[in-house]
Amino acid sequence: MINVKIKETHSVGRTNEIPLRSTQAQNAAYDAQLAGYAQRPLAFLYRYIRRHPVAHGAVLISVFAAVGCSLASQYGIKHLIDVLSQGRSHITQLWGAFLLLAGLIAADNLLWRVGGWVSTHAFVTVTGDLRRDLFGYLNGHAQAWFTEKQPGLLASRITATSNAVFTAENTMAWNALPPCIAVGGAIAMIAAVNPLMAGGLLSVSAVLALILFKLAGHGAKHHRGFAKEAATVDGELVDVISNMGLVRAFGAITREQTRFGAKLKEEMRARRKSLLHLEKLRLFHAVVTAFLSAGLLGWALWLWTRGQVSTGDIVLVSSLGFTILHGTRDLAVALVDVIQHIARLAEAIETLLEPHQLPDHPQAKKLVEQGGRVDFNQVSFAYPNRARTLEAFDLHLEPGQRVGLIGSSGAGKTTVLALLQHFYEPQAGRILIDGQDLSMITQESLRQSIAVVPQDISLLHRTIFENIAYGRPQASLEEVLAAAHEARCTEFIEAMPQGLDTMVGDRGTKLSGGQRQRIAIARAILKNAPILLLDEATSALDSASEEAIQQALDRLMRGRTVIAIAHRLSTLQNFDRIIVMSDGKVIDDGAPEALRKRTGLYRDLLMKQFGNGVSAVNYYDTRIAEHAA
Ligand SMILES: Nc1ncnc2c1ncn2[C@@H]1O[C@H](COP(=O)(O)OP(=O)(O)OP(=O)(O)O)[C@@H](O)[C@H]1O
Repeated sequence: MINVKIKETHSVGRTNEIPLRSTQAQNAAYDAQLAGYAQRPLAFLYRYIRRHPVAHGAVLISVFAAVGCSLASQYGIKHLIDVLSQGRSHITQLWGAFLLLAGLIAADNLLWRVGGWVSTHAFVTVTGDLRRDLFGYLNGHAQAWFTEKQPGLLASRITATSNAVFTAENTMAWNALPPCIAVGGAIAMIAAVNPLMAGGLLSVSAVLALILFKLAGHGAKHHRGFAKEAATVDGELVDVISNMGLVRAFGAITREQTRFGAKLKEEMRARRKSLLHLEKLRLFHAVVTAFLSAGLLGWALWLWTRGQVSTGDIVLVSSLGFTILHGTRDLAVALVDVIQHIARLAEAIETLLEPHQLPDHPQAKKLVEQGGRVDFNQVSFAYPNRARTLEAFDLHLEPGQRVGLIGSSGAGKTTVLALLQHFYEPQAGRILIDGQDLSMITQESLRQSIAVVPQDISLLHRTIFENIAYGRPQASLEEVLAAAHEARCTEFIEAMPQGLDTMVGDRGTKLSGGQRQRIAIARAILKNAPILLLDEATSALDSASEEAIQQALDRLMRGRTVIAIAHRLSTLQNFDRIIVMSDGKVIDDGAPEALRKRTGLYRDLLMKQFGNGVSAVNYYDTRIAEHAA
């Protein structure tokens, strides 16, 4: 076994990728369902609440019961006072009243805790379910969609939805529901003492709640505005932090601080607007409550002077009256808070649940691999709002053929690879793999049949082991090590402090460009797909490693259909064909030996790279002879 430092516990299959949903068709249906919620935040929230009816029901019941006990304990106080005012001869009734009151207070406190305890399960589960779904949906967006969005902004929105839903659920359960029940119960109890007073209070509370709710609705635009600005700030932060090297290289720290300061200012302004709106509502309610409380107490006292109510009734009415008035305030404030959080949820899901731009065709089938034949038939393609990149592009590759793509910068080489991976849909023409139209095969099966070694190597912020095993999560440890060995990774992995368990840093920044490239090659080796796309796969290697990697790539390419973009022509020496592209068209096509013998871009490039045509030709003859040997 290769001598690399590695934890005994490595098991690729267990560490990665538990499929979130089972089949492609189910995925599509599920995603379509989710997309339907983009404009319906309340329905979206309810979708997750109803998945846990027992837990949510238990929270609801405990809140109802707790508020009921709390209201009843106010009646218990009145009862105690009335018994007390009957004198010392009613000792048994006195202790009975005491026990009733003590029992109600105990039940009140206990029931809140029961609700709180169940909610830690129910509410947290909802935030998990929701983020899992949003992440799953996000994965279905076309590659082009991601190029238009800042990663930080998307991450922030997913977090925002979870925070908003968690806070909204908590506010509903602990701040909106209790005053709602309390107000209803208190009015019913006052009705027992004085129906007229209860009627008056009911009307005043209803009008007050309605006014507050209406006013709160006007604040939604401020809350949404704040949510948008907050997401923008997060996006900026992630963008700058992930490009910190660039910022420093250009001495732009002060510039970035100023820019960030300006964004923060916008966000703070939006936040203040949102909060000020809430404060105005609270002020309005406070003034109204003060007048109403005084009025209610005065009315009760007036009734007492006329002998129409008892002392206990005065206590009951005033305490219930305050419950009602404060209840309407709490209810209104809580509802305003909920509205604010729902506005954040609405803003986030509107972006995240945008319709998928490139969903699989409903009748899409899995790709049936038959060797890896590739056909571009008269393909025309333009990026959104751009001029044509490919124009009636034709390319036909036999299974197992190796083709090098060359051409000036911007000729469309990378676009060809992107189209073959179905990152975009061509405007005209067809692309086929083994005779199957790309638009009719599932994107997941397509990508399983293609291995890519890109120019801009993406590594996840995980260990070297996990990054290599990404090519095939179910591979055994030996297979991972063999791939690492073939891609000439062993030497540098051995030199790492934790061997295969070394973290590669954000996007692989703790590794050199060449090391990153070799890991990407190992990953592709492990994937063992019939079609291989190489985009400048050896660009970051020194000539010693290039030689070694070239051999590894040669082995990797054997028996596969290969399309390689290479600016260094030496890497294409053993290829079957070279395609020369210019302005989105094929302008020359032939074996390397044939192309170097005729005038054209390939020969020009050879001359540029090797000083003159003769030395280039000699170089190639030597290399071909070496290879044959
Ligand atoms: N995501 C994109 N959105 C819009 N335009 C794009 C996008 N990617 C590439 N282009 C444009 O398409 C054209 C072809 O780009 P492409 O990357 O395919 O060229 P290339 O031949 O691979 O170039 P290079 O050798 O410099 O990598 C260029 O004009 C480029 O600006």
